[in-house]
Amino acid sequence: MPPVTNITQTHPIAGHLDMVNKRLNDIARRLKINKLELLIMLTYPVIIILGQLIWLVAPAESSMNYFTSKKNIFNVYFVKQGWFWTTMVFGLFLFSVMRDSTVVRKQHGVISCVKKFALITTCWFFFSQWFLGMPIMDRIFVLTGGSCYNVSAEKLKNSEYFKLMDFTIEDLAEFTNQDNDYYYSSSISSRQCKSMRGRWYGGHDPSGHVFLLSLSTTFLMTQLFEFYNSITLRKKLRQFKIDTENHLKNREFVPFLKSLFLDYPIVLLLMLVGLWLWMLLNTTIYFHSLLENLAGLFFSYLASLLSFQI
Ligand SMILES: CCCCC/C=C\C/C=C\C/C=C\C/C=C\CCCC(=O)SCCNC(=O)CCNC(=O)[C@H](O)C(C)(C)COP(=O)(O)O
Ligand SMILES: Nc1ncnc2c1ncn2[C@@H]1O[C@H](COP(=O)(O)O)[C@@H](OP(=O)(O)O)[C@H]1O
Repeated sequence: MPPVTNITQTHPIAGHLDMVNKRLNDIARRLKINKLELLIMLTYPVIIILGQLIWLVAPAESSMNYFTSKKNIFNVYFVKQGWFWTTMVFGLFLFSVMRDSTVVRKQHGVISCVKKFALITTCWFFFSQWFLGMPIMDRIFVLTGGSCYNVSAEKLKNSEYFKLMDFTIEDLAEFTNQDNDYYYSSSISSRQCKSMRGRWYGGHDPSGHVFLLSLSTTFLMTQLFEFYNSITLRKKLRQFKIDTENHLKNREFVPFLKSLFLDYPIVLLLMLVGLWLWMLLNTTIYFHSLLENLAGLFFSYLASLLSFQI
């Protein structure tokens, strides 16, 4: 009898995927999180590496692109007010979940997701706004040798925290004028420094943008999949498309907006996540060093991991 060939033998790629899958399960188990949470968290290092590659291979981009400007409208009106937008979209999403009769295990899910939001809001506040004075990110900057330099005498407030600069820092020399006195301080926050037109210079400055964008995205995506799976999500998006076509055909703009904000805020949530990821890519291409971006990500991971324990 001829030897029987094993036609069910798996393809070598399937074997590799199986190994990757086992490895991911392993890491997720050790971190006490689920695989979806792990996969979402792994997207950020990929974006940061992509940003570094773009920066390396296309340096000209950085002088021509609209997104290189700190004053671009997405930065000024969205990222700089990023926690406000995340709160709004999350609030609308939660409200729609509470009204959605197709969602199961609602009460438990809603309570735990409000607790998670309260926790990550506290983390955001301590890291980037205020932590018994200076926020954590500014404390790291000052502890690693950074200060606020080049504050001119006429802009100076709280002069007891400042010392006269009787030296010049080569990199900052262009900003100083030989005829005036300039001051420096390591006791004020980056926001106060900016308000006095000082230069935040010399320390390790973890990226607040990377922190906020990755923490918000992780929270919004994990909460989305807390209440919907890929099938129910696709069904909802298909229904949104049908409803929108009907509204627009009949020129019903107000009912369209009402349905977008009250019935389908998942669309707003996905749009905000898209914008956050795009802005994150831009931060990693044009702003900060790789290490400072990774430090922002590290603190956002800590906050997310804490929230996953609730
Ligand atoms: C619509 C109703 C919402 C209902 C929400 C439902 C449940 C709430 C559950 C719990 C509530 C717990 C706490 C929530 C309380 C308040 C939420 C916060 C409200 C705000 O967001 S107001 C503040 C808005 N400010 C910002 O968004 C500033 C964001 N910017 C920054 O953090 C920084 O600029 C930076 C880190 C991006 C960059 O730093 P710099 O480079 O500028 O130094
Ligand atoms: N994606 C982006 N688009 C525009 N500006 C960005 C940006 N990411 C970071 N920046 C700017 O780079 C600086 C450092 O950001 P961060 O420390 O939060 O990562 C900030 O400048 P300003 O503080 O002068 O606004 C911030 O506005």
